[in-house]
Amino acid sequence: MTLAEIEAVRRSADLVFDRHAVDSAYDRMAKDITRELCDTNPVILCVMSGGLVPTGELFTRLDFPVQLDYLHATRYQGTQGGLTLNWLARPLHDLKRRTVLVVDDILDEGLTLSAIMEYCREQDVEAVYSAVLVEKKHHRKAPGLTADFVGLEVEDRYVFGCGMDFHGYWRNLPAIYAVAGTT
Ligand SMILES: O=P(O)(O)OC[C@H]1O[C@H](OP(=O)(O)OP(=O)(O)O)[C@H](O)[C@@H]1O
Ligand SMILES: Nc1nc2[nH]cnc2c(=O)[nH]1
Repeated sequence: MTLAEIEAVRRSADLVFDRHAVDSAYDRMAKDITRELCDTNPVILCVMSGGLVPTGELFTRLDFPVQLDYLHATRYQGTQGGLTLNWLARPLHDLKRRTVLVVDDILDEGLTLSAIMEYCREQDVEAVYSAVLVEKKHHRKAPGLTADFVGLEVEDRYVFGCGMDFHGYWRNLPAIYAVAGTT
């Protein structure tokens, strides 16, 4: 895809949530996370790359002791989305007996989050929680999977902005858009 096409997709996209709606969602999530985890000395695991923006936004809203780590796992990377997760980096912290909060941009079919939660449980964590800025509403979700903290719900369309990419671009936008014509 050319840069001109990438720019055209942004111009024709539908605004789904503006930056104020997104900021309010971060505020709400941070409050809920604080209430639940402030006494647990948690480690936050940022799921690269899409989790970068939500993690940063949430992290600076937390006013209690918390450590930060990341993992890089992807099932899409320029594809339609495979059934297995491709692990590019694992967390550096020893997660044993720690409370862990996994932060990602979007919960779509849920295979990514479910594999990451499973990995955390295998590390003998004390407890593992998940937070996503966006949950996509449809019936293709991994069985039984929900996130503990959800910022916003979107319909079943391809969305970008706030960490979520369109062909590797537009993660930097502070609002959420849906590609025109996607249903
Ligand atoms: O719920 P699922 O259907 O599994 O999809 C959600 C995942 O898809 C995206 O990651 P992607 O693999 O595209 O990598 P990225 O974070 O680099 O965009 C997104 O960041 C989530 O991690
Ligand atoms: N950017 C982006 N990444 C995704 N990964 C799974 N669903 C989506 C989506 O709608 N947008």
